[in-house]
Amino acid sequence: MSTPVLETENLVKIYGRGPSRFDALKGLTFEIHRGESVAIVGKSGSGKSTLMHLLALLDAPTAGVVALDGRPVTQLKPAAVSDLRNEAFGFVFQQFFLNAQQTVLENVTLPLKIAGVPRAERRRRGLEVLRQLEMDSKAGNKANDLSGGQKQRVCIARALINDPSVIFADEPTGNLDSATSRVVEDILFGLHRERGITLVIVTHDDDLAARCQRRLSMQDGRIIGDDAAPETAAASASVTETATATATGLYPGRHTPSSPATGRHAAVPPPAEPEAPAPPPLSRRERRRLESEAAAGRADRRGEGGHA
Ligand SMILES: Nc1ncnc2c1ncn2[C@@H]1O[C@H](COP(=O)(O)OP(=O)(O)OP(=O)(O)O)[C@@H](O)[C@H]1O
Repeated sequence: MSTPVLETENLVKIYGRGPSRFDALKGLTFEIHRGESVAIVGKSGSGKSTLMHLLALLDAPTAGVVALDGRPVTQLKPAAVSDLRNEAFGFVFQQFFLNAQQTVLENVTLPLKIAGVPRAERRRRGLEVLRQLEMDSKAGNKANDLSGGQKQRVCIARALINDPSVIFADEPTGNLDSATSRVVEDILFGLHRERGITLVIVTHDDDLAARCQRRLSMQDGRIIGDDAAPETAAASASVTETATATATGLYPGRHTPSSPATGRHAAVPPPAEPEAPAPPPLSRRERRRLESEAAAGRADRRGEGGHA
């Protein structure tokens, strides 16, 4: 089994303070290995999107650590976090977040434009990735002219343009009919299989979750189940054996007891109040804006808050 691409240690997210305090994540310790496909499932409000936002470095935890490739990132400056995110991650969201007035090629290559890649190179790479998704014939069309399935293929192309090691997908088929959903899923799992891209998928769709090698089930801000698909159970057992050693090695003296059920994660009581001032919570509207900017490769929680 490969090394973890993402690790968390006692991850806590608290929204609000005093009487309006809400403990959205209650001390999560687990890792995601390079090349895994992981579904995050659970009822509405269980904390799935909050967890994805913290893993994807879109928001900062109230307490605890997120590490990317063994490197804790929670203390980095916002600009460094933003660069890491844009280099390592691609995003696919239910709402697409395409610029309706721009062409497909312009949408797909926006992350490269932001990164300062010259126009000819952007065009070459954009057409190449669109070809892989059989969307190159639509390169000059406005994004608005496309069907839902085509839009999501363009979003996947945009997510791939920086050759990410992880794709985060939040309800990627939520706006699609079932036949189109299967096509989009096939593309995502094909990328996972053939290129070893790690998939982290937040979903309410049991069929989609069942295609992932591993399912993290959430309830009330905790992981209550961490299940491998039957054919990957043997591989998963070896992950369990290495989990404690990995976490202990990364954060000496800070490791919390593992869950007896899986050995991978522990639910510990969150702090009475955060020791350092917590970043201001993102409103739903801010969250959407951030997701849209992340999808376009330019998310940065500007100003105060975020990753300090
Ligand atoms: N900015 C915020 N301020 C206060 N509470 C918040 C904020 N964002 C999320 N929450 C709360 O945190 C909890 C977890 O929200 P989250 O969006 O992570 O859940 P979810 O499992 O993804 O739900 P859904 O499936 O409906 O998208 C919910 O009770 C939600 O109301």
